[in-house]
Amino acid sequence: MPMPEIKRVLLKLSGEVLMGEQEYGIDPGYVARLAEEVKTAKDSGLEVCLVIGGGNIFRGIAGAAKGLDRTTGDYMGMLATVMNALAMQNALEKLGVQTRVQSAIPMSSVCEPYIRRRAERHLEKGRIVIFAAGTGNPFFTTDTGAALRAAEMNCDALMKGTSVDGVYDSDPKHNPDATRFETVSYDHVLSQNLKVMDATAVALCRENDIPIVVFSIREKGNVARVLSGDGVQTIVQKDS
Ligand SMILES: Nc1ncnc2c1ncn2[C@@H]1O[C@H](COP(=O)(O)OP(=O)(O)OP(=O)(O)O)[C@@H](O)[C@H]1O
Ligand SMILES: O=c1ccn([C@@H]2O[C@H](COP(=O)(O)O)[C@@H](O)[C@H]2O)c(=O)[nH]1
Repeated sequence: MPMPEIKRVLLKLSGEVLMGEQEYGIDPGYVARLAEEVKTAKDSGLEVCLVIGGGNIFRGIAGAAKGLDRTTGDYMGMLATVMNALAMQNALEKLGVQTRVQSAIPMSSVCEPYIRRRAERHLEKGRIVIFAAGTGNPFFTTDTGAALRAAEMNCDALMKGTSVDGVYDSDPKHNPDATRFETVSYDHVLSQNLKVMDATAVALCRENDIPIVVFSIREKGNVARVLSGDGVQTIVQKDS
């Protein structure tokens, strides 16, 4: 299946992969490796928007399961994504890539607030814009934040780099016989409750006709392979 034509991409990286082989937090060596992947997308001529999850540090729902107020936990999760964004900014700038971090929760001593037109200007100047703090609202995820920013920034695709190499008919981490889709419709993902991405994010992409490309970010060189059409991935799109 050919990749959609992409000029501007929203790349969403799982927070969990920033742990590398650790069980928690940020492995700077691994972040440096991921930064090279992100640079590949930029070097291929794309305008790149970046969103990083927070699952390597904190998820509100996990805090709630242990008695923490859900909204407090969600704000903590959003703050975790800002830490990840700063780590990635640092790694990208070490590679000579110009970046700006924009946070949905204003914190002016740390990074810019999210301002769409300003983000546009950064992209025009060839900078990568890292959107942090998700949507800025509790009860959402960074997948939904990524879908929202992809729609606002008129991205041609949302590429989700995660720990699995696509969308399967059931969770491949629990079912070794699960089968991967080459392409699958938004409607199928939603009706079958396939959990590789949250339903709000998928619905937002469906409404705005933004293809979602799910691929593994764990293998080195995968961003380039996926972009050139030689990769392993699933494309979620409308029924063809
Ligand atoms: N049908 C499915 N196909 C593929 N993966 C699935 C499916 N159902 C559940 N998953 C799980 O979805 C997970 C990927 O989504 P998840 O939202 O957990 O990660 P992420 O968004 O990449 O991480 P983070 O929250 O750290 O940013 C994988 O761990 C995979 O096991
Ligand atoms: O818009 C958002 C985005 C995120 N959160 C909270 O942050 C964590 C980490 O994000 P992941 O997408 O799970 O990596 C998430 O679990 C939420 O607790 C949020 O509240 N709103």
